[in-house]
Amino acid sequence: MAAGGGGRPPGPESSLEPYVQTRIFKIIVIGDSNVGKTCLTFRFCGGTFPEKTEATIGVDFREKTVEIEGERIKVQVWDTAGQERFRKSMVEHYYRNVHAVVFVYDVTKMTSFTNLKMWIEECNGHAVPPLVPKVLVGNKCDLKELIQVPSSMALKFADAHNMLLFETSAKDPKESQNVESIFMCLACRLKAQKSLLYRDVERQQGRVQKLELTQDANGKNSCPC
Ligand SMILES: Nc1nc2c(ncn2[C@@H]2O[C@H](COP(=O)(O)OP(=O)(O)OP(=O)(O)O)[C@@H](O)[C@H]2O)c(=O)[nH]1
Ligand SMILES: [Mg+2]
Repeated sequence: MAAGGGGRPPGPESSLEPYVQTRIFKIIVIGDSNVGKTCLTFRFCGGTFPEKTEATIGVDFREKTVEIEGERIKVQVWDTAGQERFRKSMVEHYYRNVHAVVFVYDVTKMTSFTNLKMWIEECNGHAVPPLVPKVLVGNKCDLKELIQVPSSMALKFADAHNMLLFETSAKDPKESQNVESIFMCLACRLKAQKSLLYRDVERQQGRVQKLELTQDANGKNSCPC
């Protein structure tokens, strides 16, 4: 809610009301084409499974405002392209100032799991600091009969790379809480990193946000980890 009225620009000096800055966490979602990156980000930000998706070209941005321990935080999700030809001009942008990384594989496709090594190398090659939290997501767990990547193998890989493992399904509505947990877990970890700079888009645009005490539907999340 923008503060306004009164003939002068609103600001802390013109009101006794408390003001907050909104932190934005940039989280990129990386992995082979067709593993379900678009569906996972859609599930988290929109709450549904998209009927039909097409290969992502470049990047699609999705955003969700969450509340963690009383602070409203914008989770800005970068849904990246898995196909080389649709991503090569964008790779630098993906990794610039990234706050957290989600590596996704398809539990029904072993190559998408073995290719994770390549995705991690790409990430490391872009000087992403070791402190940037990373998680591993095995998607399409609803396809139980077709699973190729055993949980034990994925867990070993996750441990070796110091990542948490989430096995889930963007499609199965019963798993939606688990999908939520992936991003909320990262947001909680980032919130705990006090060194992150506050970014305040509204302030840059000449507007100032007032502290809102009302909770929105997205804001009822508590820290899952
Ligand atoms: N059964 C099942 N299918 C899924 C799931 N998630 C995604 N899919 C399907 O997998 C296909 C690819 O999904 P996308 O989300 O477009 O894949 P992507 O990783 O974004 O692919 P790129 O944009 O090319 O990198 C689509 O047909 C989805 O319907 C899931 O959890 N379960
Ligand atoms: Mg996509």
